[in-house]
Amino acid sequence: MSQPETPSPRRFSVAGPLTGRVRVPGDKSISHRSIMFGALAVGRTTVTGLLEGEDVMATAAAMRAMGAGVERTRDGAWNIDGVGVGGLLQPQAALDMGNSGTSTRLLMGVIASHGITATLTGDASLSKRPMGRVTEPLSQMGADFTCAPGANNSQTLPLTMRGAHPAVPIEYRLPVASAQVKSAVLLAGLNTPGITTVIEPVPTRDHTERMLTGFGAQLTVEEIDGDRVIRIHGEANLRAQQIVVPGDPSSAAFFVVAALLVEGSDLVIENVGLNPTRAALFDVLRQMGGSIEELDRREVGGEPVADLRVRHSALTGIDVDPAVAPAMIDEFPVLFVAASLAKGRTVTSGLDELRVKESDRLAAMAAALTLAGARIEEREDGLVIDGTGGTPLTGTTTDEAVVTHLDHRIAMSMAIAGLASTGGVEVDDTAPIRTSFPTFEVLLAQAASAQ
Ligand SMILES: O=C(O)C1=C[C@@H](OP(=O)(O)O)[C@@H](O)[C@H](O)C1
Ligand SMILES: C=C(OP(=O)(O)O)C(=O)O
Repeated sequence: MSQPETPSPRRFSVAGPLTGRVRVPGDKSISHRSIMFGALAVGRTTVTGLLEGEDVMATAAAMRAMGAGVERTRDGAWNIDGVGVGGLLQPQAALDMGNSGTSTRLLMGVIASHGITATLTGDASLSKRPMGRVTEPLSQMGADFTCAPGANNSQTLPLTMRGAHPAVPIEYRLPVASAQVKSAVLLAGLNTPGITTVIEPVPTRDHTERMLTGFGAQLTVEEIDGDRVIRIHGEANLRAQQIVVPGDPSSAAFFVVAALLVEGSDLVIENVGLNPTRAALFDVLRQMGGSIEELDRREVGGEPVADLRVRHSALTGIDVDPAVAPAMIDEFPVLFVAASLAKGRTVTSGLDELRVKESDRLAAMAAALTLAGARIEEREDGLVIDGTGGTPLTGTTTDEAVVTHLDHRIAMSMAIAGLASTGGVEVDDTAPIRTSFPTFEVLLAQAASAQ
C-alpha cells in the first residue's frame, strides 16, 4: 500500500476579486487514456498538455512497468512508445495506483485480456473503494482475481489478478452509471477475439469511445431503445497518435465557482474542455443565475473547448435534475459550496455514487460546510442546502480544520469556501490536491492578485 504522507494543513481566507486569465492543466480522464492507449498502440504517440498530477503519473509508472516507454520531453510534451495490443509484459513488482480509481479500474480492464499476473495496491482511500464493479464483468471474460497477501477480500485493493488469454467476449449491461466500468470492459475487449459489447442505460463520459476510435479501433455506438450500445472488435490494432489534451473542466470548476462567489470578480479561464458528457456544472450554475460566457468555441484534440468568462453573480438555489449527475459527477462538492451562498434552497438527489469516490463526498461535504457555517441537510442520495443569499459563511476556527479524507476535491472545494467566508476555512490537508491539480494554489493566488 502507498505510504501515507505528512499532511499539509492550510487556511484559505478572503482574497481580492479573481481577475485576469488562468489556464487550468490538462484533462485527467483524457491524460490517463492518452498514456494507456499510447502504450497499447504500435509506434510513438506524442501528447501535449498532459496533466502531470500524481494520478496520471501512477498510470505512467504502471505502463512503464509493463514494458511501454513513457517519457517527458524537454519541452514538456510526452512520448509514449507502445508495445501493441497483446504486448504488455508481466510487471516485476506490485503496481502502486496511489489515490487513483481511474488508473486502477481501467488498467484492470487492460490486464484482464493479457496473459499476465499483476498485483495492484493503493493508498488508504483507494483501498476502500469498490472494485467488485469491475472484477465481476472481467471475471466473466476469464480474468481471475485473488486477495493479495495480507488482504481479506478481492473486492478492494490490494488484489492480484491474472489476465486471460484468450479472453471471452461478453455483452455487459452496466448496473451502475460509471465510465470507469464501461472503459474497463471495452479495454479488455481490445485484446479479446470477437465483439465485446457494453450497454449503457445512462450515458457517461465518452472519452474512451472517442479516443479508441481516433487510435483506429473498430468501435461502434448505437442508440437502441434509449440505451447506448457500444461494440468493440477485438484483437484490435491501435495506431500511434498525436494528442492535444484540452483543459480539465473538473479543475476549471473551482475557478468558475470562486469567480461567481467573490465580489468584483471577472475571470477568464482558458481552454476548458466542454464535452457534453462532462460540462453539466456550467449549465446548472447558469440556471442558478451565474454569468458564464463561452468565448472562442473551438475544437482541441477532437473535443469541444472554449475560454470561459465568469463574472461575480447573485445565485439562486434550484432543484438539480438528477439526470445530469453523470455529466458533472466530480463537480458536486464545489456545486455544494456555490449552493451554500445562493439565495434559497438547492436540492440534489440521485447522488449515491458520491459515497464511493475518494471519500464519501456527501458526508464529507456536509460535515465540512456545516463546520464552515452553511445550512446543510444530508439525505441518503444528496444534500439539501439552504443558502445564505450571498452573505459570506462564518468559516472555521484555526483549531477546527475541515477533514478532507485524502480527497482532492474536498480540499479544493473547501478552499473556495474559504474565499467566500469572513473568517477563512482551515483545511486539514492540501497534499491530495497534487493528484489532479498540482498548480491549484499557485493559480488561485495569481487570479486573486491579478488586478
Ligand atoms: O472514466 C473516468 O475517467 C472517470 C470516471 C468517473 O468515475 P466513475 O466512472 O466511477 O463514475 C469520475 O468520477 C472519475 O474522476 C474519472
Ligand atoms: C473520482 C475521481 O477520480 P478517480 O475515480 O480516478 O480516483 C475524481 O477525480 O474526482
